[in-house]
Amino acid sequence: MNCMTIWGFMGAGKSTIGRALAQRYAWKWIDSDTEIEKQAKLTIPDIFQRYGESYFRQLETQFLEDLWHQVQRNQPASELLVITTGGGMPIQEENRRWLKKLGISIYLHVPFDTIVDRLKRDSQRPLWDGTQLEAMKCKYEARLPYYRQADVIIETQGKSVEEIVQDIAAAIRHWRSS
Ligand SMILES: Nc1ncnc2c1ncn2[C@@H]1O[C@H](COP(=O)(O)OP(=O)(O)O)[C@@H](O)[C@H]1O
Ligand SMILES: O=C(O)C1=C[C@@H](OP(=O)(O)O)[C@@H](O)[C@H](O)C1
Ligand SMILES: [Mg+2]
Repeated sequence: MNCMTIWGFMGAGKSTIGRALAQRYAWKWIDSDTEIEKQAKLTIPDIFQRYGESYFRQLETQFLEDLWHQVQRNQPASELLVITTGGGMPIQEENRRWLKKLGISIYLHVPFDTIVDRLKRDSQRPLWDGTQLEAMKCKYEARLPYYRQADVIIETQGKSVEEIVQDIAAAIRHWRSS
């Protein structure tokens, strides 16, 4: 099975794009946060509140390891699985290794100001605090070098979901034909 992993900061549109790719091309799609919530039977904010960030990071690594074994058992090479990550997943080196082993990685780049705008009314992201924009910008900038290690970088500013889906489909065509 071929896998594509989608990386990017909170609010970059990863989950939205994953859903749209799955609808448009009938590709399989899995969102790490949704899977972790299902397995833990808790929401992401509850996991953070009860057990803290480092426990959540362990769940992310476990998710990748389990997925890797699942993908190995599932052989149809023609099938494509889209994996949308949580924003912090590619920051840990071990996670990046799993992500790279799984397949092509795609980073959705969004300028910081757009993220601020998109997450204005968000209450589901425990690490986002719209009243602490300096600290948020530091986190964003600290993560950029890791995100830039993805195989493909898509500039998404000013693009609709459909346009980003088209850009990704073109990158995948290129990857499959090479
Ligand atoms: N291309 C886009 N243009 C405008 N808004 C978008 C776009 N992609 C996503 N959004 C919006 O941004 C917010 C965050 O999207 P989401 O998919 O949850 O991001 P992520 O999974 O990267 O955190 C949502 O409200 C979504 O509707
Ligand atoms: O950036 C992060 O560290 C996080 C991003 C979230 O996912 P989204 O990127 O989908 O918001 C979620 O995994 C968790 O709240 C932590
Ligand atoms: Mg998401």
